[in-house]
Amino acid sequence: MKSRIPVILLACGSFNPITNMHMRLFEVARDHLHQTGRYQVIEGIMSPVNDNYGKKGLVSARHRIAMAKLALETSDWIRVDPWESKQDTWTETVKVLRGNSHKSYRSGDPTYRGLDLAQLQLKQALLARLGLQVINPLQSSLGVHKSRLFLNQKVPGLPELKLLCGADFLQTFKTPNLWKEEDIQEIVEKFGLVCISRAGSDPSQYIKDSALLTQFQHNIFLVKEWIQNEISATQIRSALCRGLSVKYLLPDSVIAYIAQHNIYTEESERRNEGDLLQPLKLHSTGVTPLSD
Ligand SMILES: Nc1ncnc2c1ncn2[C@@H]1O[C@H](COP(=O)(O)OP(=O)(O)OP(=O)(O)O)[C@@H](O)[C@H]1O
Ligand SMILES: NC(=O)c1ccc[n+]([C@@H]2O[C@H](COP(=O)(O)O)[C@@H](O)[C@H]2O)c1
Ligand SMILES: [Zn+2]
Repeated sequence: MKSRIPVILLACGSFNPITNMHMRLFEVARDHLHQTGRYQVIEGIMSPVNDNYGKKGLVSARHRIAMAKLALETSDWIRVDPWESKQDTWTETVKVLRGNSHKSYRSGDPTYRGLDLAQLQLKQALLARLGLQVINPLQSSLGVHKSRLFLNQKVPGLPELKLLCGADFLQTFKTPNLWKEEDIQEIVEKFGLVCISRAGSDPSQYIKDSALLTQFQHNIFLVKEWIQNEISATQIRSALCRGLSVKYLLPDSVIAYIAQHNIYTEESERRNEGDLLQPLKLHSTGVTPLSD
């Protein structure tokens, strides 16, 4: 039997707050990749955006991370990575991907959870063949010293890192000055994209409309979620501000955290009001902010 390619899924976003649907994205994507018969998803990573992103109503990453950690306590394969939120400023998504691909080879990283010793030894042999110095080879994960091996360099047997998103995220690729063309190319060419359907977005049409996305569509997985779920974090925040129930849309632990710290208020909703998103500030002059 042909062995499957290990995959790590990375989702970037505000997660303001994390919703049940954010976690569903990972489950739906994993099922889809497994059903292809070619992939084995070994880990999911959620990377909440930096506070300097500039999005209206964005509360502190400290709270967004705490809520995501509480929500993911029930998952045995998805974790939160605070790296992006801890940088001094907002970071381009492609750099978050590069950062995670590099980190995955540091000693102690749980990237290889779920792989048995024989598979680990195979990885070790592959890394050695690439001239990389392997430390503590018999530990449960591989440690690589002074190496610069990135998961965007597809090496047979090594995990591939893919960006996971909803269809509205893919649609933002065509917003003028929001994304650099070379970043989009690197994401779809070197990493790959798993995109889950969302009402109001037609991702196959965006792909057809874009020469770049069409060129790399073999690396873009469009996944249809048949059990449609239109939870949106913005709607959750407005419900909370109006004192309405959000039970069964978010885990109870997250609802309790929001109440305890009084996170979403009319005042928090006014944060960054009228500001340009940081990527628009960096890449443009005089462009109106996204309404999302
Ligand atoms: N209901 C949904 N269906 C499909 N994808 C979703 C859904 N909700 C969120 N996503 C995806 O999750 C990622 C993170 O999204 P984000 O944090 O912006 O949540 P959101 O619910 O869209 O929040 P907001 O309403 O504040 O924009 C994005 O890739 C987004 O497309
Ligand atoms: N040029 C870029 O790399 C770029 C541009 C816009 C948004 N993003 C990212 O996409 C995500 C969008 O999140 P929201 O859907 O919550 O706005 C964030 O993680 C943000 O950092 C990246
Ligand atoms: Zn959104």
